[in-house]
Amino acid sequence: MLQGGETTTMHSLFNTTHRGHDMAAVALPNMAERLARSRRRSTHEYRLDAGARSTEQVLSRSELSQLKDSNEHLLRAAVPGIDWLHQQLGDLGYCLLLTDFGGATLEVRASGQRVDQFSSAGLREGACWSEPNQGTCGVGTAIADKAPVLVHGDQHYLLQNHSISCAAVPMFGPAQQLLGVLNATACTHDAQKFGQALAYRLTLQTAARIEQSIFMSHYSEYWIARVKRQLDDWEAEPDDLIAFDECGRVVGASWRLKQRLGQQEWRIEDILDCSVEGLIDFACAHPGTPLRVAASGGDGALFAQINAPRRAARRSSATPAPPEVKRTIPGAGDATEDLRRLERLLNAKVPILLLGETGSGKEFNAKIIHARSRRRDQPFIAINCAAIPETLIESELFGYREGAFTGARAKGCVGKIAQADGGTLFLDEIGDMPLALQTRLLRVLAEGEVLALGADKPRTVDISVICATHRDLSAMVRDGLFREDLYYRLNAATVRLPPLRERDDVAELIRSVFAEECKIASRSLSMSPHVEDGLLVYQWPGNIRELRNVLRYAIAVCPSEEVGWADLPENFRAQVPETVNDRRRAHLPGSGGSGQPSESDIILSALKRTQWCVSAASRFLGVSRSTLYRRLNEHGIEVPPK
Ligand SMILES: Nc1ncnc2c1ncn2[C@@H]1O[C@H](COP(=O)(O)OP(=O)(O)OP(=O)(O)O)[C@@H](O)[C@H]1O
Repeated sequence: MLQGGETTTMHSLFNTTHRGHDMAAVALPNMAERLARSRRRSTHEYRLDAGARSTEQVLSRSELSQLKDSNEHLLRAAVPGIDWLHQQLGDLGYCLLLTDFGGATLEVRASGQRVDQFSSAGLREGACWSEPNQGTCGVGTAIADKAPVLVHGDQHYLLQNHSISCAAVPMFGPAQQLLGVLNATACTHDAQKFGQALAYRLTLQTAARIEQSIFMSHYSEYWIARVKRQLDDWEAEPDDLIAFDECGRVVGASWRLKQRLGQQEWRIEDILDCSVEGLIDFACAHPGTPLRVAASGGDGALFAQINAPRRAARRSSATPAPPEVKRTIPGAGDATEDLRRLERLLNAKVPILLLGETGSGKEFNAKIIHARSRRRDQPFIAINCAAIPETLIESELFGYREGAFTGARAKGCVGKIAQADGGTLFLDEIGDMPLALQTRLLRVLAEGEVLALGADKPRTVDISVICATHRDLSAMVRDGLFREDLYYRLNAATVRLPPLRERDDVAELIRSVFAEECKIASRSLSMSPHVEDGLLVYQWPGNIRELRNVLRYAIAVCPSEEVGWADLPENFRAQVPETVNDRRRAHLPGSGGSGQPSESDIILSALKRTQWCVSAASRFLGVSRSTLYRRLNEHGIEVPPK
């Protein structure tokens, strides 16, 4: 968040002159000074003899293969880049090197006839180009300085390297950690000034794209804003990247921007002058189109391309899980806003996970989200994994061909997944899905294809998925009962539905469910205040389902125009003593009642029943919050902090 007195303006956050290096400039600032420092390190720290041949350090095949495994993410992102760079520079006599953060060479690209020449100069897989090993050199000095470097001919420390010329660019990960170095090397007689300038610029651009690709895949489950100043060089300039969640919390930024943002917490609206809803709405309506935005607090125009979270992101165990996005639908007012967000997420095919106790409205909300989404005219198919015997879930979900198993229907059966094609699949009680089926479901979500039992060809399906459970899925993952990869795929947007007793709109809900049930029963009834109070104070272990049942019962048995205490189900009345309500009327406010029990007893009882929520207790007691606070003071009752 932007603090008062903060000197960094939003404008300067995206000012290209603040970049770590200028993409257009070839002359590197302080290069001579940096090379001199590197020479001193080579002599005094590493005690290298410039004239002696370095004892060549090359990794064995198995060491190299291990190193490649541990640099899997870097290699996956960098190989297309190094191939592209080789196409541009290979004919100019350049050899390309990708090293890890310690200078060990992971990949080499060199054109046919020069391979031997480069190899005998030490430019080959497994060779180590660290400064302690080679003295001043492209890769080693770029690692030591954590900055791009140009080292030409005799600027190299070792005599044996005087025949080469290097442009080396270090690359950094989302946590600003050094990942490795991209390096272009030519033999000096090839490396004309023109060639060297071009090689440097292209290496810089390719390294920036590799960093970008690593960032995008690291934060693939978040919204990502790719921000730049000018549209026309969209391809050439590295974008500033900002990853944010659907609540607008910034969870990551590309390393150059991160250096400018510092360690404080940011929201996307603090950086770009646009609400998170505005950005997400635009991205859903115009995928891939850059949006013109201003920098918050600055006057510069920017372009932001917003990438939606990837629905098919597979999480490898090496990538740390991003923190879960957890939202609560607290009450009717906020719920509208939350549902709008969820509807947008469903449109973007981001799976939604609804958590909540039984009867708290998981299916009810899933239907609302679907009904508000672009898929509203397509099917909403629900399946309750806890309600179907384990042996039948598979055929229910995936369907089967005729004769797939004994007892199968003659014509086969279209499964729920295929029925939901084009619409929404609601998987209730996902925590009860057997492990083997979790694997099959994961494949459907990853590949968008479903294979019916006994079928030989899969069918392509386009489904949005909403799951629900009352179980603690992360604990189930820990205990090996739920697949970790499925869990991460399903929990991109997790929403917790609070139990009725914790909601701050209980009174409104009672009224609206009462009105609905009256309509269903074709009766026009009112509710006595006595009943309303009782409903308000009850703890509702069965949540809204229980509330609906209690009201349905009362409406059905009510002999008059007003639902009274006697109309409520007996077991409900047994748990909410009528006297609580009578006492309330006798004592507060300022009623001059019988004096037993005391006013403080009544207040304490109301607070306990409302779990020490002053607003709810004041509603229960029928007094304003300020009156209740005054009385609390008078009686010396302290409300414990939440
Ligand atoms: N916001 C709401 N307004 C009115 N009625 C609601 C609301 N939320 C839930 N209900 C009602 O409560 C009952 C239970 O809701 P629902 O079936 O969605 O709960 P659930 O959390 O899916 O329960 P379970 O986990 O047992 O399947 C339904 O009758 C539903 O109509």
